[in-house]
Amino acid sequence: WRGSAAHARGAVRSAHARAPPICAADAGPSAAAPARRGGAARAGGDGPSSWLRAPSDMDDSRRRESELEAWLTSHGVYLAATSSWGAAPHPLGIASQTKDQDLQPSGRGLLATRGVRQGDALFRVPEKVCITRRNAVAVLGADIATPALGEHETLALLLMRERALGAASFWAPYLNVLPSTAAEVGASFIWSDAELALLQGSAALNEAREFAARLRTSYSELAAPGGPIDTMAARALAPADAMSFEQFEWAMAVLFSRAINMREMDALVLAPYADLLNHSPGSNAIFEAEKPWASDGYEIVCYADRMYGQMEQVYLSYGKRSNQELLLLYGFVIDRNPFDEVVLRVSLDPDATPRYAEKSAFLRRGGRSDALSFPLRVDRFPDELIQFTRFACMGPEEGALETADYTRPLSVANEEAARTAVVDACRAALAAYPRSLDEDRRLLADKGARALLGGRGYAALRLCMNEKAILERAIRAVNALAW
Ligand SMILES: C[S@@+](CC[C@H](N)C(=O)[O-])C[C@H]1O[C@@H](n2cnc3c(N)ncnc32)[C@H](O)[C@@H]1O
Repeated sequence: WRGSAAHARGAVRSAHARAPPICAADAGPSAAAPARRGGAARAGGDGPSSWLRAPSDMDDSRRRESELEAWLTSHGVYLAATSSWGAAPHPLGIASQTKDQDLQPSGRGLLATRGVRQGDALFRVPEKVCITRRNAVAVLGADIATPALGEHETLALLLMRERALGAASFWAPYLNVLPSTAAEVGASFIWSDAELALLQGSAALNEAREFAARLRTSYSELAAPGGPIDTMAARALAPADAMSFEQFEWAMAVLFSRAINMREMDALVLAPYADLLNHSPGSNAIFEAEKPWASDGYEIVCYADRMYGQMEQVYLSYGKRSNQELLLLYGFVIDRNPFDEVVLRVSLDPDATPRYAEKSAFLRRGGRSDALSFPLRVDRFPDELIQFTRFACMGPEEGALETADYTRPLSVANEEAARTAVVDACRAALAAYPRSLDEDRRLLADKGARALLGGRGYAALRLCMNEKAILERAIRAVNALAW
């Protein structure tokens, strides 16, 4: 099969099928947690209808932000612009509408309102105002928020109930600045089939579908007879309509796009104010959970990674995430993302691989299957990929599988075949997209077509364009390899 185009089967597939890590949390009761509220879940005043309203103008948005700031201040968060006894002036302010480095709208963000030095504590948010499993246990009861329940699910139940309480919720001022629907977050796991079709060719499509299916399964388990949602309804902790799948989807979209995994607390934390920081892959700002003296709860503290000038936006890195992950969980992609990748899946073809049975057995002995995945990055492709295709292309003349040195060419013929196999795999991956990169570029240059795409279409297009660029770059890199 050497020299043929079918040496390796290429298919982009995500290396990130996992959901974000969910950690076990201390489920003990919290003295600082809001008091458990029994009785009717629906309270008067500012009810859910006003909650579901998206901010219609800057004044409304600003009002919500001021209410959040006042609420945080009343719970000990120092947000004053002037110094006080033992407290430096708060260096940040909320910007209602920001744009990211690609000039795409990125919602609210936090800006430096004065110069910030590297290492400065930017804010401290006490655990008592955060949505955590500890607070869920205090509000819902330990028999609903059991340790066996996933942490995202537990926090989602608390979010759904608190949202139904409207203005009577302890967290009302915080809930009021959250996205009002899952659609507003725009994470690809809530996209329609028509929108997902825009991702054709990318592994992001299946990833989003599988994630959505996992969410449905998770909801079915929560809503099963005798499950937590049933119990909450029986105890009038929340009305049935507050616990619908749509509300669950909203809560999960909020959690996946905003909650932080605090290692020191061993807990997933939805921290008001801290979750206003937007993502930049280059940021090194860090969150730490610290225990102030004489307090049984933690504080989430954010430290500046560098100096910031006045009016500069302060970013956080949500992790080394590919665009596929960013779109799946957060609803956006970034161009020039240094952590973007395409996972190339390459497998031995039983019909075309020389010494197939021997090679397959060799891989099995090493605990591997016939198919291996290799992440192609923006600036590099793994040496292991060409090593694998050298192995895949070995004929009888290249000797024993066990003693070959795959880190260097085995023979001229083998090397040519190995490189061709990598290029073919990349070309096969490129062919899975309905358009070429050049056609995408022409589409983008057409203002009318660009406008028709809408926000999600545009994000999908950019995701696919970035992936195609990675594949094309990998082809060029293989062709340019030295002998
Ligand atoms: C943790 S929140 C950050 C605060 C958020 N902008 C808001 O308005 O509340 C994460 C969400 O912010 C937006 N976001 C964060 N970083 C972004 C970026 N670099 N580009 C575009 N949107 C971004 C996305 O909508 C994401 O789901």
